[in-house]
Amino acid sequence: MQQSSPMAIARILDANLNRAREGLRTVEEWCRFGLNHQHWAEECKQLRQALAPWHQDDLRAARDTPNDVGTQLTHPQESQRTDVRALLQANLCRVQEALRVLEEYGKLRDPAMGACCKQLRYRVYALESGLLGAKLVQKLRQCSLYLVTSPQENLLATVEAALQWGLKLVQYRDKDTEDQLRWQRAKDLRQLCTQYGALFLVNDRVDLALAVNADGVHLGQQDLPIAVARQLLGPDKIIGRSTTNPEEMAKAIAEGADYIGVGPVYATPTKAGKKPAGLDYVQYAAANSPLPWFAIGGIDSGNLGEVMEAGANQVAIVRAIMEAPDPSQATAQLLTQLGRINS
Ligand SMILES: Cc1ncc(COP(=O)(O)OP(=O)(O)O)c(N)n1
Ligand SMILES: Cc1ncsc1CCOP(=O)(O)O
Ligand SMILES: [Mg+2]
Repeated sequence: MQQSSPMAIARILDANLNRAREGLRTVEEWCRFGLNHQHWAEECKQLRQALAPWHQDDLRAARDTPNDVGTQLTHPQESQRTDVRALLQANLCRVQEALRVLEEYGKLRDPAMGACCKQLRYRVYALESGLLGAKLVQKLRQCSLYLVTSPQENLLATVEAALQWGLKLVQYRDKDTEDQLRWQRAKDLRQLCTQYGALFLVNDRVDLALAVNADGVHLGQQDLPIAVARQLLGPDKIIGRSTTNPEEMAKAIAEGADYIGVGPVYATPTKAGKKPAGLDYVQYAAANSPLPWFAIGGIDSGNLGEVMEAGANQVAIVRAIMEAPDPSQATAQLLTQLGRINS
């Protein structure tokens, strides 16, 4: 094996600094002009700036493009980008690879360079999750009606009736059934929701959500901390949190919830004994929540109008569908009143 050549290492560092900075710039342009997303655009810029001091003159001077045997090597996939998502994916991957190379060879030049590039690579993973992992949450934003189930004999048929009318968001809520059966029901509902292109979340139980590959969980104030659920579920799954007042809303936002429940709006036997938060809190959510939020508690087609007037355009419902004499008709009516923001 040849001795390590400082010139070869300088060329490797120069090429990968270019690769990482160009890839970041490509992603940054989409964050800025495609998404108008200040935070992610700023993060790309900061990552580029963090690399700049390592790109010193001697590295640039080592560049020898005419004798670079790699300039003619291309992969067929490089000329095929089916959409912006694929483009972002490819560029983020390129940045991660370049940072890994910089971490390894950078250590030979300066251990601090290796350590810095390692940290930057982790930040790029977070950027990737933020940019590409938000797909489920984006879908949730489009759902005006959220069906929260109650245990009953005709569970699957009732949920399917609602799905047939275009419902796109279902939560499996079941407090008393033994786990074996609960798991079976969750699996069945998961499958049904997949069939209808609907999101499927599990109430309270992160383990069950994982076991059936649900799209996320809904956690109450007494359930697992969001950070713990996030660690178990990963960055892409949806985590919802119940809130009853502005303090709980602020905490849910700070802890990283993807959406919040806002209620109970009215007293409800489904959550007996829980003091209603009222329409005032719905108005507060309308004015202050940066997250998607669902008004919940005692809502039916009779009072939906005033809940919407208070500012809600997404609502979660148990009895008004699960206990309706005709769940199909009930779903259709609610969706019509909500103006069918997609579902
Ligand atoms: C959408 C939505 N909002 C609120 C709740 C209530 O959750 P929690 O406070 O944990 O109460 P239980 O549902 O577990 O009794 C919810 N499930 N969904
Ligand atoms: C689970 C939950 N959390 C707050 S209110 C509520 C129950 C809503 O049920 P319903 O729609 O039957 O009033
Ligand atoms: Mg709960």
